[in-house]
Amino acid sequence: MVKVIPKNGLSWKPLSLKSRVLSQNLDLDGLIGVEELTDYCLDKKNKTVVIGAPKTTAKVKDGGVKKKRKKKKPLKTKVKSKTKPNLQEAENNEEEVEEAEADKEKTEGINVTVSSKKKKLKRKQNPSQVEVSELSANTNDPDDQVNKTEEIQSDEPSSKKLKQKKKKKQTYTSANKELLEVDTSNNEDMFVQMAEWVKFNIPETIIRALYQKGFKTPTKIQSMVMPSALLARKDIVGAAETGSGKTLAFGIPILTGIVNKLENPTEEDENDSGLEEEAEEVLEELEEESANTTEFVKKTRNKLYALILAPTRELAIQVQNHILDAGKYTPVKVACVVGGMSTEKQLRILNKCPHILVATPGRLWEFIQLGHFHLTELYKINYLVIDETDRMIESGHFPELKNILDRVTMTETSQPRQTFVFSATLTHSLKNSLNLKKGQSKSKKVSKGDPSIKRLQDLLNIKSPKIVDLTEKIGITKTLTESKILCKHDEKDSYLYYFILQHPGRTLVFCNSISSVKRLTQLLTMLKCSPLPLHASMNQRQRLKNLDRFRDQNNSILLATDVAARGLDIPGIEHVIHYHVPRTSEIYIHRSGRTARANNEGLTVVLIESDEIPLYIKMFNSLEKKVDLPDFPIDESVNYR
Ligand SMILES: Nc1ncnc2c1ncn2[C@@H]1O[C@H](COP(=O)(O)OP(=O)(O)OP(=O)(O)O)[C@@H](O)[C@H]1O
Repeated sequence: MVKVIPKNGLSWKPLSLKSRVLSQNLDLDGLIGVEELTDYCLDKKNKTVVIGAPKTTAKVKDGGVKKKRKKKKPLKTKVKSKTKPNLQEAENNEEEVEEAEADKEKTEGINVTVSSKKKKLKRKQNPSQVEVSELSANTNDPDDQVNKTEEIQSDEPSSKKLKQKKKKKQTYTSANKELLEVDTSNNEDMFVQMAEWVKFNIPETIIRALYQKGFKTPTKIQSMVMPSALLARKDIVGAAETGSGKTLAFGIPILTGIVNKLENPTEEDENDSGLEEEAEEVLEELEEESANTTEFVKKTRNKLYALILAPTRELAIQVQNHILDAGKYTPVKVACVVGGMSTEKQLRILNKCPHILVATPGRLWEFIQLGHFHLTELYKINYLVIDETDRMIESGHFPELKNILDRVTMTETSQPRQTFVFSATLTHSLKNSLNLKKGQSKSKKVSKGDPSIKRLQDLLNIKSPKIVDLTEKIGITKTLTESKILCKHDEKDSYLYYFILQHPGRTLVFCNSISSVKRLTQLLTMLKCSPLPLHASMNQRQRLKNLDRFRDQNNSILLATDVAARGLDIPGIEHVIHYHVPRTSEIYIHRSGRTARANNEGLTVVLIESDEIPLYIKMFNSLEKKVDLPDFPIDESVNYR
């Protein structure tokens, strides 16, 4: 019920009706006449009508009261960067060092022109509310893969969009309700089956998504991290073998924290983000008054709660998708910005103000330098994740990372920030400095003496993190079978061909250089093996396309440089072949870890020519192996040469 609050007295004016608008069946006893109220505006927040506000008129039409909309003036805004960030540098930083030979990728200019305020306004009217249906959308467009949260643009009038927005909001709520209703019968069953998660006070919306994925129990790293991260809110330095579920070990605490904050916002949270009702009001005001769009954006934005940094584009996209899956029944908005994709499209994603942003450092730094409004207060984020941290903090690799972290840590936040530092090989060096013995249960404070630890602490401004180190065999999972083939330089191709013929399945072949990937692609194509290349000099669309094809076919071969070595989670990779001996033990661990994930079996074979033996011995010693890798059995009766 709307209440009318007069300001300067009510301005009712008699209204002459040209046609019959009132039903004859109505009891009109006591009706004297019809008057028009001309001087008011809606105050939705307090469910009142404020009298005295200009620019709205009411008229009786078909028995209803309708507001007159002012015709919108077309608006033009051009947003140009003052400083042009070095895109080339940004792109290169996402790739592995050994890919320096990569052809320089052609990149788009970063002088982003936002065509008009009107366009921007439309985008704002169609906010990035994550819809259940959108999340399950499957697309082959790489840009769309990154932008799972982006909604389809349309030219519909803004008022219609506003209604749609309201409708969507209802859809989201009712979708949740429906889901709860549908599942109520087995709710109890779900909670019983998910008891291992429920004990951490994870919201039901997240529990439900995990339940649907079949993740009935947390993995070891997840159950070790949850109490410290969720209950004690400690910074986490986490290390566990490849494929052990580290993404959700930080993803779930972050989702949980944001869901709780959205449900019970502090005053500060409210100041940092515009409320939905306010957004609608401002939108109406804008339509009426063509007010400044930037103001609208400011008032409707969500707070950026979490920043997740990953070293490669493919990994960042994957992390985004994992978190989207786990958070699909929550209102948390997740987005990803990476190099090699359309800058304009990613700018639109950022404009929608996700709560969680996953990014590669190069592209993120580019947007920070552009002064994007969603990134101006990075020091206010509540969660920071550095995935594959050891890779990210290697000197000279990520100057942007340092710049970004400077922004994040530039001032003490009033809301404490929680930092997550994860890798399969992180504690390889940490372990030495902490003098942890193999398999020892780990829960130690970071040693302040070690220079690499000091560097990490300084960079991230973390004081006494909880270290969860589960790497018993230095990151190599027990379900992985390791082996080697000692051969001559010119025998490598034959052995590779032999393996592919004799052991069909999903095989990932790693090379140390792009030129080798290119040469082997040609060779195996000639031999009708249909290999799929993946390296830094390919354009990003093709990279993602090849990854999809590799994923979709049961019998497929991916020929890759180490750009695919870390983090990629492609189910069903049966074999990993090291065509070249990896340059470090860490790279060996990460490459091998693309198979034998989540307790599945997997096989890895290292092809070693005589020149590589010293490198192999170094790697072997560094892995603290006591027994040499077994020889991979070759059936000499097969003609593969
Ligand atoms: N609780 C769980 N139960 C079952 N499977 C899970 C669970 N948590 C994660 N997974 C699955 O395990 C796989 C590996 O997870 P993830 O990619 O997070 O591993 P990771 O430890 O980050 O590996 P890497 O070190 O190679 O990056 C994924 O397919 C993920 O969906």
